[in-house]
Amino acid sequence: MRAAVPEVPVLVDGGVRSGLDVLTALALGADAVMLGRPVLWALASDGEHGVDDLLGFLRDDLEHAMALAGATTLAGLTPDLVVAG
Ligand SMILES: Cc1cc2nc3c(=O)[nH]c(=O)nc-3n(C[C@H](O)[C@H](O)[C@H](O)COP(=O)(O)O)c2cc1C
Repeated sequence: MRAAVPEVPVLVDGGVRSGLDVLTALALGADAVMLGRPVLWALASDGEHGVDDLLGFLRDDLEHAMALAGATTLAGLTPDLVVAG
């Protein structure tokens, strides 16, 4: 699918909750992920600061997941890192 339409951006939306979710989406070819409810929950709990925290935690979690996967760059996130459970 990704290879068939390389000029079309792929956005993964729905259920993204962790850095591992982001890693999985990017490794399988997404250009970006989107967040819905986590942002609303963070906003409700601590306003702008809560959203800032959320994005920081998610970024740290992604970096941690990348380190565990042996990937040092986003470009290094490739489909072979993902194994179907
Ligand atoms: C309160 C709320 C309202 C939403 N309204 C719309 C909408 O009007 N149109 C739409 O396409 N998606 C709507 N969505 C879906 C979000 O755009 C998004 O696809 C979804 O929340 C992403 O999944 P996530 O919440 O698991 O991160 C809504 C989601 C929430 C939580």
